[in-house]
Amino acid sequence: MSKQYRFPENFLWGSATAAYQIEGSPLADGAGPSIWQRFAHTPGRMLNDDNGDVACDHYNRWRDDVGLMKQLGMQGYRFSVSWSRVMPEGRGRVNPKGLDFYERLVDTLLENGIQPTATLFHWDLPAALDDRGGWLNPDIADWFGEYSEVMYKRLDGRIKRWATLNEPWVVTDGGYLHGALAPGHRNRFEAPIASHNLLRAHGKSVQVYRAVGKHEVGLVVNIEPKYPASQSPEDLAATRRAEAYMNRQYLDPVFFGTYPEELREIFGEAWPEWPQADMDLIRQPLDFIGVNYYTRNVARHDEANWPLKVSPVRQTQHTYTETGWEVFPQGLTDTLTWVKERYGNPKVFITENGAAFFDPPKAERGRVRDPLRVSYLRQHLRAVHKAIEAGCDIQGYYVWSLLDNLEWSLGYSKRFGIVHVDFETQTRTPKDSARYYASVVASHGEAL
Ligand SMILES: OC[C@@H]1[C@@H](O)[C@H](O)[C@@H](O)c2[nH]c(CCc3ccccc3)c[n+]21
Repeated sequence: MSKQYRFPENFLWGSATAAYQIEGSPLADGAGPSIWQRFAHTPGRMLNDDNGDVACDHYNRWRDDVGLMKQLGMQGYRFSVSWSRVMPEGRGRVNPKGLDFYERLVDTLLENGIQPTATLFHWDLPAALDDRGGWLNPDIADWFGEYSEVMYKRLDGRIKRWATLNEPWVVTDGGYLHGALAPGHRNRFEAPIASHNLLRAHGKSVQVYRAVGKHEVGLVVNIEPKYPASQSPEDLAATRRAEAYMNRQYLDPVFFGTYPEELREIFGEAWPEWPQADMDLIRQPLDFIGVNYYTRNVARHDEANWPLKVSPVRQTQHTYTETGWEVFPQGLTDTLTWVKERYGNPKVFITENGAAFFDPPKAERGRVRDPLRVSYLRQHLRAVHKAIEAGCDIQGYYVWSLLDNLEWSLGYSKRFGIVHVDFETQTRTPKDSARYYASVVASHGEAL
């Protein structure tokens, strides 16, 4: 008899996507360009010169995609709003057709018994705001507050759970320190400023929500647990730096109103003194935390690896995904118990978890066999259950992703979907992992 994996009665099972990765039609019906529209059309930035002009054509196929979620028995759907579709210049003028798109999507989700969760910012900053300095301009907290108010006033009540930002760490590390993601800056002095303004904007949005909203608002962070490659003082210090830089840099200010002291050690003269008023703004009480988990990192000291002086150590005993991430489900349990112990057992949703494994560009006779993804999901859902048994307040799980989609600068080369997309025909085909996940949802976890 398999172990009974009982999940809390109200545990929410869903899937997640993001606007620029699935919608296509980035400039349709009055939408303004985002920095990802710009970045994807800048030669050399995107693998195979892929871009989001079409993606999964979700902007036109959204009704069928909701039908797909219904067919799979999804209870929740986490999507993101394209800021520049709703406010083409990022501030001031609202584009009614942009708002209408999200209103129709939300109403149709509700008609199909699917709870919508919206992320207001999933990396696609309006290009017009980037022209004004973007996340480097302190005024962006007010710009984001203005955009948040438009969305909260229009859709709060139908949307009962909002996330302000998706992964401020990735926006900062990818967009401002290493330059692999839009807006493609590589500047040790800019990164802390962008990161701090992201958190200020988050705080402002939460303040706005408390004034006009009646339900829940939270923050989505990526957490990657760090394990020392050895017990040497250098590797232990490197592990602590890596853990502070990725995992504590955002939740500590939100829960404690302070940054980890390792950040000054990492950035040195590039780490400013922050005004107390900013830390008070950031520290708005939240209704939940969204945790995105994919993998762990085994860390060693590496003097040459600027500016963290940490490098990962490949683990030969485990499988790796197509994105080079170790399959390590225990890391999810460790992450969830770490959040519980450090931040006082806040309400947590796993807002992303999934993997890219090789899938063929076309389905074969209506099937896509993805045993590695089935195994990945089974192991990680069991890891979630282990955390729940350890007393963690985990209230839902969103698989990344519903659809194969644009994996940012890696283009369409990495498939994370439980549903296969044939990008030549836009045909959707549920993979074996979709059937498996649907059976888990239908049995409320007992089929794990
Ligand atoms: O890479 C898969 C997904 C993206 O498609 C999502 O848009 C994004 O929210 C997301 N975050 C992570 C983990 C953090 C990370 C992102 C990019 C590169 C390395 C780590 C993985 N993913």
